[in-house]
Amino acid sequence: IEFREIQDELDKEWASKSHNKLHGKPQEHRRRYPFGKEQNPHAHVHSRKRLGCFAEFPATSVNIQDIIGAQVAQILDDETLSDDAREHVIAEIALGVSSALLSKKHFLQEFEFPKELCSFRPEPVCDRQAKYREISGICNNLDRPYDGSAGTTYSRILEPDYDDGIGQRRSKSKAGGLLPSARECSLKLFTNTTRFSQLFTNYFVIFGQFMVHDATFAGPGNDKNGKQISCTCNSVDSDGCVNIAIPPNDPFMSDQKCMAIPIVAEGFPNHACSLGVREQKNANTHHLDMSVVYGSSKALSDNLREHNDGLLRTTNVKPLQEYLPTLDNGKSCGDGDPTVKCFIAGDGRVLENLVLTSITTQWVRFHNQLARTLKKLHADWSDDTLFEEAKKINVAVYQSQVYNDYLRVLLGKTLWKKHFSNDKPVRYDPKKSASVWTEFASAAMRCHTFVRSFYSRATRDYQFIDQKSLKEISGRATIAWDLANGGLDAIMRGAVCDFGSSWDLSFSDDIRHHLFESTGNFSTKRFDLTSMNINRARAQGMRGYNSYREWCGLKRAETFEDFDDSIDDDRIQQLKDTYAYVYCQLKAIEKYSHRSFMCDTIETDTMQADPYRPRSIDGNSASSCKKNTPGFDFSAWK
Ligand code: HEM
Repeated sequence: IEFREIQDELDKEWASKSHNKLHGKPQEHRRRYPFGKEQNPHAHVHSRKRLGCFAEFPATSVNIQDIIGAQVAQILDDETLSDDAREHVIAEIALGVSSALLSKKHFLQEFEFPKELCSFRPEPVCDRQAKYREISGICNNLDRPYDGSAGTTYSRILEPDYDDGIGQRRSKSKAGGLLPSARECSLKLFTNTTRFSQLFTNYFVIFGQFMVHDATFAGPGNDKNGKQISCTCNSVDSDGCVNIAIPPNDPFMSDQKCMAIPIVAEGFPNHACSLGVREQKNANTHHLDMSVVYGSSKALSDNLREHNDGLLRTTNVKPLQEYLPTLDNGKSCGDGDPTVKCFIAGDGRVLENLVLTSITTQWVRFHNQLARTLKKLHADWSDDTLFEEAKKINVAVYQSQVYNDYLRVLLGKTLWKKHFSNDKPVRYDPKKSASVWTEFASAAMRCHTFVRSFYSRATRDYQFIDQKSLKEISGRATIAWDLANGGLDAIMRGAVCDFGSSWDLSFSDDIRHHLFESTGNFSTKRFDLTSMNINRARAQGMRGYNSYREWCGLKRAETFEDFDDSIDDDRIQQLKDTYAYVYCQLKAIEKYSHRSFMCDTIETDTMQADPYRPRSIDGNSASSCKKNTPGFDFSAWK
């Protein structure tokens, strides 16, 4: 049977089940967003005090260096602390001091930690003649050596909005009420009515994930002992956890109280150890330099290399079919079967799904093909030269594929042409920061709506073999080692035939209700990726949707109806329902009339319509407080 026929059948079946009501308006009807606009000058940081060790610290005329110096010096002297732990503790102190000095915001921005206190991160000396890039990304930009390097913080489009103005997860709506739990939002706003897109393959989808993993890894934070924070449902935000509460009537998760989630590692905004609000740290280099294949640290990169002929380490399955190297510590990635070893690569998420593993494997294979050919051309080149030259070509081919092929499909031809066409080639601009925007990593680029539930395998001549569920290919390598059925190559052949799931409000149940279920790797049983995305944005101080409307040139919405310039009516209703109580609270406050207030708060039988104006004015006569005087509507507070 032709593979495509099966695919068509499956797609028709899904299409008949789905109804497209929730699909957004076509792109042409949406307003165009200005590209690269300046930061919103009206964005501001709220100034509420954070209670911490420096809360009582007077905000004026203090020699801050003296005060923090003693504490930090002690931390620097403590040889038992790892660099990460030290950075964490100093960041905490910086946050504490920031909170105390919040009213002196200009001071915070100008203040720099004394150099000796930042000695854990020495100023690098860049070799201006260096021919190859550092694996950590340091010195890519010779004028700003740390720019875009691994372990530096994300940048932001808009200033953050934390509950305490410093670093606490945003939990309140602008009307003042508590935001609904991210899981409630997910349950109310999203569906599982999968529609496939005829415009892109599943390979396109997972290549996106590969590219994203190259550019950003917001890894978990460490505690003060330098150990990765681990959270349970008893953990609170001050433990470094940003758990998501699960409503008791949850249709899929009622047997667990929460999703336990550690915060993202925090760091200094500009590596000069300046004070400021909480910023998150990218563990990978921000550049498109294949961190996923080569790693973001010298130690990992060295571990991934053969150290012979410029090659990367591989596991040879059969001639010309190289797999990633495996962990030789006896750990199984096949439900306890010791023969199913775990793969290692430049990024720890490589086994997130086997299509991702396959794509990573492809680029390792290509590196080795390049190195072998270069060796034939230049028999005298050393291992290092062969490695660096092969890496350079590999990364360049990959970058070309991202800009010329991937972005063309992601953005659509029109938008792509506008920004990336040949008459306006994109050129490196050393003045622009290479660091990834937090808005990109924690919101915009989280293309999880594209993710399918089932993944096909195909033979060499593209005959359909079977489909595996996301669960079967996620966090497990078993299918990769099913060599009789083509191993990883069968999965890649399936991925170029499978359609991706379309961009809409539908998410696969496997990621919305069953993520990581049965892996047993986490303290809570299962996760919902869509609510994790909402929660991350809140935890990382991303401002609400309205602020980004303004940044995009749209009017700030005052009512839900104002969203109708960019959101369909049925969606607006859903948003209203989800955030209903906040909305209803606001409405109740607005509805409570001044006249009712007067009747409720003084002993009187009558009151004029507008108490600010005399009763003698036409139309403002007094009437009985017992008639037409609705009391305050408490229903939204129940
Ligand atoms: C099987 C498919 C996928 C799974 C199971 C998956 C799962 C995850 C998980 C668990 C996270 C971490 C969430 C958090 O802690 O906040 C994450 C983050 C993310 N995902 Fe996915 N993902 C998938 C596919 C994709 C695709 C196709 C894209 C984009 C094309 C994407 C983009 C992102 C981005 C940008 C992040 C944030 C990364 C960071 O900054 O660390 N993901 N994903």
